[in-house]
Amino acid sequence: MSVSYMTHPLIKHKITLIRRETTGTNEFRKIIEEIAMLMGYEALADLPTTDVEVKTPIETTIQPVIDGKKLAVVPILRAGLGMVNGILALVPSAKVGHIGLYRDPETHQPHEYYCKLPDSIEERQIVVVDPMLATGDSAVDTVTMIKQHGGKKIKFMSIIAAPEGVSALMKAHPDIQLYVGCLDRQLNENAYICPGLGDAGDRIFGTI
Ligand SMILES: O=P(O)(O)OC[C@H]1O[C@H](OP(=O)(O)OP(=O)(O)O)[C@H](O)[C@@H]1O
Ligand SMILES: O=c1cc[nH]c(=O)[nH]1
Ligand SMILES: [Mg+2]
Repeated sequence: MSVSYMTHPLIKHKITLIRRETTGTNEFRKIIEEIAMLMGYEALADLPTTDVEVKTPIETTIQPVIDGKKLAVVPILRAGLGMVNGILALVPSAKVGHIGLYRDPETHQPHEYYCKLPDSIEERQIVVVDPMLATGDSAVDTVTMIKQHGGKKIKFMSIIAAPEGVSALMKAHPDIQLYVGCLDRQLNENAYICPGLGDAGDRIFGTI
């Protein structure tokens, strides 16, 4: 598996803004979307293209367009939903699948409650989005579910990751490409990322 860590100063700056405990829901949601778009730009740099004929007002020319079936963006509910529009701003024709998982507050284990993926998933470039990669259990289970449905070309985008989560995902799914906004120090005893930003889902949706 390849792991890419974001180096762009705009991404770094925006991640710092969402870490602040004083950043409110409205701003938090908006910045998550902006970061997703900037990370999406980096993560989709290797999309295949094919040449087509285009008639300009001047002459006919052969130029590239994105090749293959439409991209599938797959957010892990809930927090991943906050990143979807950032990717759709880049690729408006993308299909959107959903995987519903939540971490049990006691055991920290993920529990699946929903899975709906676009058709012909085996042919699509899939981009899984979830702002937080903590223990990695949710990410590992999500990628396993997508593979069970036939998904093959999988990229995973996470805004903040713990080293434990990166290792777990690399070990379980060495064939995927992982994109991380910032690699944080460690997990605490409640499996929250330190320094992190708290609970991403609650901060996006204004719940506690
Ligand atoms: O790497 P892990 O240890 O599995 O933790 C990461 C998961 O935890 C969060 O979701 P959460 O369970 O809080 O659900 P929510 O998005 O509905 O708030 C986050 O959005 C990830 O999906
Ligand atoms: O730090 C963390 C860990 C898991 N989920 C979150 O939203 N934040
Ligand atoms: Mg949450």
